[in-house]
Amino acid sequence: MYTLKTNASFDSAHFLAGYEGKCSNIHGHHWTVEIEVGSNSLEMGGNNRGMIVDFSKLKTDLKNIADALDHCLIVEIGSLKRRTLDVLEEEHFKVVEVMFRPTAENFAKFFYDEMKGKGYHVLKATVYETPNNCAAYME
Ligand SMILES: Nc1nc2c(c(=O)[nH]1)N=C([C@H](O)[C@H](O)COP(=O)(O)OP(=O)(O)OP(=O)(O)O)CN2
Ligand SMILES: [Zn+2]
Repeated sequence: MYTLKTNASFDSAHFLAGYEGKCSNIHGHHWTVEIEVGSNSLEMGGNNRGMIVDFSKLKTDLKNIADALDHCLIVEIGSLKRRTLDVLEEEHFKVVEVMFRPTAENFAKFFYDEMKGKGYHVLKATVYETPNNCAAYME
């Protein structure tokens, strides 16, 4: 099998609801997402001959997903009062609500699923919260 790997980054704040410790408070990360896709065959002709997919397309598709999470406060749905969300929105802060606890593990599955939804045969999605700490999802 041939594989391709690329990455994208986003800078955001989050907190872990129900967490005992400092991560229950709002704090930020420079998140890095690494995605690996695979294929048993390569394009036979045209611009992409000899490629699984053009790196630039793979990178752009991943970047578009990451950009939606960039420079915002990521909030697990139900973990903040409606009143708090309304006030943040009144102040024009970008808040992105997600259906999951915003851990590196859950983000790894999120990126895996999003890229799969774009038609990629995703082998592995890895999300780094710090250069030393990462979580991965694969099937
Ligand atoms: N398995 C996981 N554990 C933790 C996650 C996670 O996503 N998956 N996330 C957190 C917090 O988001 C936290 O920001 C991580 O903090 P920490 O491990 O303390 O890392 P730091 O580099 O910020 O702290 P140092 O004090 O510099 O080590 C917690 N756990
Ligand atoms: Zn964190």
